[in-house]
Amino acid sequence: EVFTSIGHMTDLLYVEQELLSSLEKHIAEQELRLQRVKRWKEMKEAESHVATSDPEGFLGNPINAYHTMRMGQRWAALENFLQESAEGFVSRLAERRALFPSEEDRVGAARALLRLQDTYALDAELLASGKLPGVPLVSASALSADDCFSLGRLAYSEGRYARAEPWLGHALRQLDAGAQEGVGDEGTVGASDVLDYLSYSVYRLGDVQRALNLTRRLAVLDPDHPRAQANLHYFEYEMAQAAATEEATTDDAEGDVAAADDDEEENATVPDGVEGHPKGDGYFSEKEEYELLCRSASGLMTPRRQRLLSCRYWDGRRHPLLILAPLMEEDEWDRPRIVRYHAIVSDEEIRHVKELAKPRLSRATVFHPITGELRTTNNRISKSAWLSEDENATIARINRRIGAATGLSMETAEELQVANYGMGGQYEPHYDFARRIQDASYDGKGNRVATFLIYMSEVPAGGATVFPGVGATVLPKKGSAVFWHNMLASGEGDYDTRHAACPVLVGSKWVANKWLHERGQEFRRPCGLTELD
Ligand SMILES: O=C(O)CCC(=O)C(=O)O
Ligand SMILES: [Fe+2]
Repeated sequence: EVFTSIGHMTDLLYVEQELLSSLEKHIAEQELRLQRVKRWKEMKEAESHVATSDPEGFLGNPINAYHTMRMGQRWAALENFLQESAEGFVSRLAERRALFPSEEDRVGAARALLRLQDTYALDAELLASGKLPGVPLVSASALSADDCFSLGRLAYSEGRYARAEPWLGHALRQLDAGAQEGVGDEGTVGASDVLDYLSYSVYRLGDVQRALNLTRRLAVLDPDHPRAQANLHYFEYEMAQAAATEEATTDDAEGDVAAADDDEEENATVPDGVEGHPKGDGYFSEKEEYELLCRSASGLMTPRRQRLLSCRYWDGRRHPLLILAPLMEEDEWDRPRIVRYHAIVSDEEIRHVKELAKPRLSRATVFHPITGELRTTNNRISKSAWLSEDENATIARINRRIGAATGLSMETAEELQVANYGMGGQYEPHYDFARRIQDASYDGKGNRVATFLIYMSEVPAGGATVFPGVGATVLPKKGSAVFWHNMLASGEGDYDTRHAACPVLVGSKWVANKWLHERGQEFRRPCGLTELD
C-alpha cells in the first residue's frame, strides 16, 4: 500500500501529471477528429436534404441508388472512427492502473482522517475544508459530498454514530446546496443514501424527533425505500410513547428499527454506547493520555522542574570529533532523562539519507507481544529502511557522531533505521527495549540500551514524540536528535521510557533511529548496585 508513507505517495502525483498531459493530447486529437465528424455530418445532411425532398427522383439516379446501398458500410466506418478515437488514451490509462492506490489505500486513508479527527479533536467541517494549521491556503481542495458520505459510513460501520453524524450532516448540506459535478459515476451519492444513514445515527444518538424528520424526508424522496416506512412508523410510535410516559428512553425497543446497511433488516443490533465513557472522571487510559499529550504541545512540565533543565555545549568529554565543534545539548526532560542535540545532522546529509532510503522503504512491522512475530499493524503507520554504514560514507559519519555524542560503543548498535510516516502516520505507545527474554538477547548484543532519534524533517502540525507515562512531549525539529536510555543502570528496562509518535496532522515526517545495545557499554556506562539504579 502507499498511504503509509508520504514519501511514496509523491510518486502518484507524477503518475497523475503524466496522465493529465496525455489527456491534453487526447483532447486536442479529439477536437480535430470531431471537426472531421462534423464536416462529414454536414455533407451528409446536405445530401439527405436533397434526397428526401424527392426520394424517387433521387434514387432514380443509379449512382445515388448505389450510394444508398452502401449506407451500412458508411455508418460502420463512422462507428469505427468514433470507437478507435479513445483507444490510445484508454490503453495508456489501463497501463497506469496498476500504479493507482488500491481500495485498501482508500480505506486506510479514510481511517487516517478519522484518527486525526479523534486525536486532534477536529471538527468534521474544518477537516473537510482542508484548512488545517500549517497548510498553505491554496493547497487543499475540500472534501466532496461523496467523500464526506464515505467517511460518515466508515464511522457508522464501526458503530461510532457521534463520529458519523457530522460527516453525514455535512454531506447532506453539500447536496442540498447544489449538485456535484463529476464525470462518469463520480459524485453519485444521493440525498436518500445520506438520509438513510444519518437518520439511524441520529436515532442512536437519542434524537428521535430529528430522526423522524430525516426519515420523513427520506420517505418523500424515495417512497419505496426498504426501511423508510417502517422506521417512520416506529419513530412516530416512539415519539407518541415518549409524550405519554415522560421517562420513556430511546433504547428500550431498539430491535424494531432497521439500520442502514443491515443485512437482516429486522432486529437491527449495533454495539451500544460506543462513544460513551465507561470510566469515571479523572481517570485517563493510556490512549487518552497519549491523545491528550499529542494535542498539547507543551506536555506536563511544571515551571519548577523546567527551571532545572538547561542547555550547554557538549564536547563528549573531549572527543576528537567534538572538541572544535561542540554539540548544543539541551535537556528536554529530567526523568527519564531525555536530551536533545541540536544541528546534529546537516540539511545536505538529510537529503542524502532520504535519497538512499526512499527506494528501500517498506511497511514497518511490530513485534507481537505474545507470539514475538513481526507483523504490520495500524499501531505503526510508517515505512522504514535500514541503512548500513558499510555502503555509504554519510551513514558512517552520522554513526561516528552518535558515538561521540553518547559516549557509547557503536560496535553492537543496529543499522540506522530511516522512517517516513504516512497519512495520520503514528507509532502507538511502545518500549524500544524487548521485554521477552528470548528477544532481549539480540544475538548476544544484549537489549536496546539507548535510543538516538534523529528528526529529519519539520512537522508543521502533529507528529510529536510523547512519553505518556511521564507526560513528556518532544517536538520534531529538523536536524536535531533526542537521546535517552531505555534501561536503568541495574540492567532493568526503564518502564518510564514508554513512548509514541503522535499522528502526523500536516507534513511528511522523517526520522532516523539508532538503537544502541548493552554489550560493549560495560565500561562506558557501569551497572548500578540496586534494581532501581
Ligand atoms: O518518530 C518518532 O517520533 C518516534 C519513533 C519511535 O519511537 C520508534 O521508531 O521506535
Ligand atoms: Fe520507539
